[in-house]
Amino acid sequence: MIEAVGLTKRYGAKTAVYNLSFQVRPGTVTGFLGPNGSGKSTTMRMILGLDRPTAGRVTIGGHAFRDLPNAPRQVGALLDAKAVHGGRSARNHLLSLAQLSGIPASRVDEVLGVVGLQEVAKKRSKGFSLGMGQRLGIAAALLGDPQVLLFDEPVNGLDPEGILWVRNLMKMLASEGRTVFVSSHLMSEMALTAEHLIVIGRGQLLADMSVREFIAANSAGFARVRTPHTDPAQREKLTGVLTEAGGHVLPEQDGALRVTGLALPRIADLAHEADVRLWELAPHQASLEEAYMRMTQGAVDYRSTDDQLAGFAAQQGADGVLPGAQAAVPQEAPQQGWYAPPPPQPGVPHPGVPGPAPGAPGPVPLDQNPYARPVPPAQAPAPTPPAAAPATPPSLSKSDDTTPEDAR
Ligand SMILES: Nc1ncnc2c1ncn2[C@@H]1O[C@H](COP(=O)(O)OP(=O)(O)OP(=O)(O)O)[C@@H](O)[C@H]1O
Repeated sequence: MIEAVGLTKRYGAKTAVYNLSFQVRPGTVTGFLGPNGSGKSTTMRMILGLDRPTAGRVTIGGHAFRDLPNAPRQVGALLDAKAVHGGRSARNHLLSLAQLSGIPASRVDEVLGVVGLQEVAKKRSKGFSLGMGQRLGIAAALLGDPQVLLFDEPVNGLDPEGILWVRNLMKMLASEGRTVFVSSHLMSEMALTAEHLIVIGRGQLLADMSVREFIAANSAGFARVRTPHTDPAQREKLTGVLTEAGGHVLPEQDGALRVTGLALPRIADLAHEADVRLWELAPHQASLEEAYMRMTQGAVDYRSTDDQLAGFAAQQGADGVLPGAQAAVPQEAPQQGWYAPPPPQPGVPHPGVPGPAPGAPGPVPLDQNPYARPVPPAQAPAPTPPAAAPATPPSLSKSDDTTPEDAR
């Protein structure tokens, strides 16, 4: 089991991870989600002893990574698939890792087979595609047959067959009782792979719950109702009836109606009583992506905007702006989904966030929280983070493999 308690990491003035407490349990795939720059890789590096926490601690099976005897036999990780000596063949890369950890060479050939790289085992890895590099990184993680596995974006660059393979591999590893912690931005894939989720935003815990609970907690149920498109009057009639009965009805883009506030049987009865035919009446199943977007919308640092060509147009229009062109407006305010519940507010605990772990610092007062912003968020400048902790040593980056180059 991986356990983080009050984990915090500051890089100078930048707080990458703040007061993070969670557990990653064996026997299940735990997804690690969060927007770009939310601190996932930093957290994984701290778990692996590659970065030292500014505060708090993280342990694997009760020990800090550095205190684990023969750690590569107990913990395997894919952090950066490019962190490979490109002049080395795939096999020699794995062999050098194996030799460092007392792993027999026969295991190298086993894992090359597991990841499907036997054919290119003697090729230099600098010629590998993104997906082949990922497979090599996964092979390295599996080398010591570890009980605890961390994967940072393992399906990055993989083709559909590779994605399916990784999904099944993760599930198989978990079914063998291993601890599998995997980060990804591919929500559809996470929904199929993970059972449990840890979601962070701006370095802080947003949710720690099962995928099912996460979707339920972050999406509002509604019914999709469709009347025959050949008779628009039926749609209008039904809208009136449902609204009168206390329902909230909004049109969908495809002509259906989105109804909240009324149970499905009630909608059916009301339609029947009003003599309106229904072509569709279905509960809406929110996807993990929808739920994730809802939960993290207030914690996104890097949000794209529409390219409205305002600057481009200004160069061309006689009065600075072409007809129809608008100045690009930064989307600072969180997007409000009209069907969704209100987004989580800073300082207000989300139902998915458990209480502090034993030994963890208590709730952080808003005025001490570097991320706390007055409500509504994003409309006032963020308070200055606390001063950098000078005690933090320089970041330990993944060290280069320094064993002598194998003869080819
Ligand atoms: N060595 C470092 N020095 C300074 N800042 C860093 C360092 N490593 C990470 N950061 C900062 O910490 C924050 C968290 O970065 P991190 O890479 O952990 O996020 P992430 O969730 O993994 O992002 P992504 O999904 O884009 O990979 C970012 O703002 C990043 O710029």
